[in-house]
Amino acid sequence: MWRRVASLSSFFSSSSSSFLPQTASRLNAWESLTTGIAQQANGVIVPKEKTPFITFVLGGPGSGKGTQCIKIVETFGFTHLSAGDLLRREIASNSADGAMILNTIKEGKIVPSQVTVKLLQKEMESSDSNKFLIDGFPRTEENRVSFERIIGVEPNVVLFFDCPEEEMVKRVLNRNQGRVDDNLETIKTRLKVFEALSLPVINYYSQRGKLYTIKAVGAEDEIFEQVRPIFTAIEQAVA
Ligand SMILES: Nc1ncnc2c1ncn2[C@@H]1O[C@H](COP(=O)(O)OP(=O)(O)OP(=O)(O)O)[C@@H](O)[C@H]1O
Ligand SMILES: Nc1ccn([C@@H]2O[C@H](COP(=O)(O)O)[C@@H](O)[C@H]2O)c(=O)n1
Ligand SMILES: [Mg+2]
Repeated sequence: MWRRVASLSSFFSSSSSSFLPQTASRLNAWESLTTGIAQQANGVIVPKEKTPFITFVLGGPGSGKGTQCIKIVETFGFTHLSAGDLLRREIASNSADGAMILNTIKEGKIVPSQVTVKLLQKEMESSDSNKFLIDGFPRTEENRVSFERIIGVEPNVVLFFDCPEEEMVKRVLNRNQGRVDDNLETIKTRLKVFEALSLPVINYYSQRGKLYTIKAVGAEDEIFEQVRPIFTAIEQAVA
């Protein structure tokens, strides 16, 4: 049985993005908390015992998604699933899809949705956690639709780390983690892919009233101070 919670809208103020034509909407807690993973059992759809709370974490390459997810995990105890990390783990494990994933990442393009969603599904199903930060996903409309079809759930909240391109390029080129896609040529493609394929997804969630835009410039701790009240309000609402 789903349960109703008080509206969270009073906790939030609208925020706008330099990328987005419209201002971000407020969290619709009622809608957010009444969506859930459904499992098929003997042909009958039954809700999973506990509905997970899902936050999608979006933003361009180098916008600071991973950095802020670490802080959210430390402060609010979410389980962090980075789609990029799961794909890199597939490459490292020499799986059947490894070579295809490596080539796609090197080119800065998007891995077929079914592959990425299956990796996310495996992690979510094997986790004891009930609250997930899904970082770097969905990158495309195809990603989004695939997640909804395979997992059977929509996100409760979507964060968008909005960062100017020149800052993202600077951060990625300074990252120094040996990533095959942290070079100028691949970054150019990743930025084009972000603008052409990911921004429409961000717009979609803005229209659905689920988007929170974070101005992702400045010190990491200052940026986290924009993130903190969102999760504080979520904690209060679901307590
Ligand atoms: N506010 C910040 N100011 C300066 N540098 C930052 C800031 N936040 C993160 N960084 C640095 O920028 C680089 C990119 O950050 P991070 O890996 O978190 O980005 P990302 O959005 O996860 O990128 P990608 O999509 O490529 O995985 C890292 O080296 C990180 O330490
Ligand atoms: N949904 C996704 C997420 C990532 N990729 C590929 O991985 C690369 C690195 O992702 P990061 O989130 O770690 O930046 C990305 O550029 C894509 O090639 C993907 O295909 N689909
Ligand atoms: Mg990252």
